Amino acid sequence: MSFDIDVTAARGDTLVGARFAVGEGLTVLVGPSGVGKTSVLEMIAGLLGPVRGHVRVGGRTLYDSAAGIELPPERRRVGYVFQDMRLFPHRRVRANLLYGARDAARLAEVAAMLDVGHLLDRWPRTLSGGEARRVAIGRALLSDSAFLLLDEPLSSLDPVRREEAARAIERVRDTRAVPILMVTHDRGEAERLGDRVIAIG
Ligand SMILES: Nc1ncnc2c1ncn2[C@@H]1O[C@H](COP(=O)(O)OP(=O)(O)OP(=O)(O)O)[C@@H](O)[C@H]1O
Repeated sequence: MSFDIDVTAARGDTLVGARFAVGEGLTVLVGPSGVGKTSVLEMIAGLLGPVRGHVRVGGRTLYDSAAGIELPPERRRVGYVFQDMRLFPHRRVRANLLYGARDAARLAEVAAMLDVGHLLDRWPRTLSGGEARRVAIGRALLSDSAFLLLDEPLSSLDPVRREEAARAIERVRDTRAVPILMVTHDRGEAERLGDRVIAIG
């Protein structure tokens, strides 16, 4: 099982959460705006504390309320690509990619897979949205992540950039290196990229 998830958290007056157990590859989480998709990613990453449930990824228990287990985010080996990307503005692309990297020797391989090799000496402010997304995904891959969480990685990109980013995600998916959980609003994207689609809400 790659993701075995059962989480609930209070957000304001309502409870948000999800329960699913899935196999390898790329799992897409879909649902209406505000239903709690980002909150589910935050609970899996350890950034939002659930009120109960469990989070197991690749057989590792990251959170289990009944067993009293709650690993801090930095021990979860999570590669999280946030909706707003969050590259370091004062570091060039190469240094962004290598930030937290366990295996710098894989830089060339990952850069080629995501088609960012020609951008290594650029500053983040000079990148297009699609290029910055690809760098953010590369950083998550190089940081020795055991799994990837992608929050709307194709949103607000023009069609050409969107296609480039989608292809990059497909290549990561097809290596089967790490399980991926991705949030999207777009049904077409979900069907194209997902090995399966989980609807919440
Ligand atoms: N920090 C917060 N404090 C209180 N309520 C919050 C907070 N963050 C989100 N919420 C609320 O929790 C609910 C779930 O939000 P969340 O961002 O997880 O949904 P989502 O499904 O990812 O939405 P979208 O698709 O619009 O990004 C929403 O009703 C939102 O208003």
